[in-house]
Amino acid sequence: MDLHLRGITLVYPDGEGTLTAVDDVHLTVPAGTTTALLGPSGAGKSSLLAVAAGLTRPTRGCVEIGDDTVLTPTTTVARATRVRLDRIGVVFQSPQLLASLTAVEQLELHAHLRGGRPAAARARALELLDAVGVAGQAGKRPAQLSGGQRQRVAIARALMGAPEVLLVDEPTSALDHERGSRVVELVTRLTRETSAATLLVSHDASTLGSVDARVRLVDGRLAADPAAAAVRTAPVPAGRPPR
Ligand SMILES: Nc1ncnc2c1ncn2[C@@H]1O[C@H](COP(=O)(O)OP(=O)(O)OP(=O)(O)O)[C@@H](O)[C@H]1O
Repeated sequence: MDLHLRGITLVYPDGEGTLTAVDDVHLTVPAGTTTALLGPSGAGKSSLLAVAAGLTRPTRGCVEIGDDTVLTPTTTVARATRVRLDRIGVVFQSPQLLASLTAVEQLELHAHLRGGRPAAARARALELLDAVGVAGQAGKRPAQLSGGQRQRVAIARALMGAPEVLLVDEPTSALDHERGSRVVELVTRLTRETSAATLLVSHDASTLGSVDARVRLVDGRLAADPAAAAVRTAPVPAGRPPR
């Protein structure tokens, strides 16, 4: 299913006033494709991702998956959590793995939270760890894994629920260029294979050779046309679109 962000605006309280972190963002990510979200520090990238993930309620606008409106300014926390568990996979900037669980157990826990059957969960978890290239590390705890391996486990965990939408925040920030590019390639390949609609936040445009589209946020506003196929190789345009 396609992911649609319709007029997303997020306003934070800021001292006596307010701060508009995301300002009327309209964006569609087609199923089976990866869109990279670029922009300077403080542009609102993580805020937009948090809204798309149902972790923060938008002040205005809504999130749609296919034809379903799933998140709005009035969505309850319980409903947003259910939508995330059922339909959205999230990979955070730091992998956020539980120290006491092995790689395969991290994935099984996710299935347990969703109410899945244990036997099916183990088989699926092992399959996904294999798909992300860490099958040999299934029995290891996070402390025994490299940064790249931890990130791969986090990606596999996000895919456990066969999500329609995959949201990935800065997957390469702790990795060198080579490993960073490989993690982005992995995300784009799995996105195609699972037909997810993937939005990937990145600081590092040099790792994005494999993505399908790039958009840029500047001061909370979208500043590039995501649809142009040519963006794959073209430099990222700067500046604001006309209002
Ligand atoms: N919980 C919050 N309360 C108030 N302001 C916030 C909050 N979270 C973020 N902001 C502000 O919103 C703006 C956007 O922040 P955000 O973290 O979304 O940017 P970003 O593009 O992800 O930045 P970076 O690349 O540095 O992670 C910033 O001005 C930030 O200070």
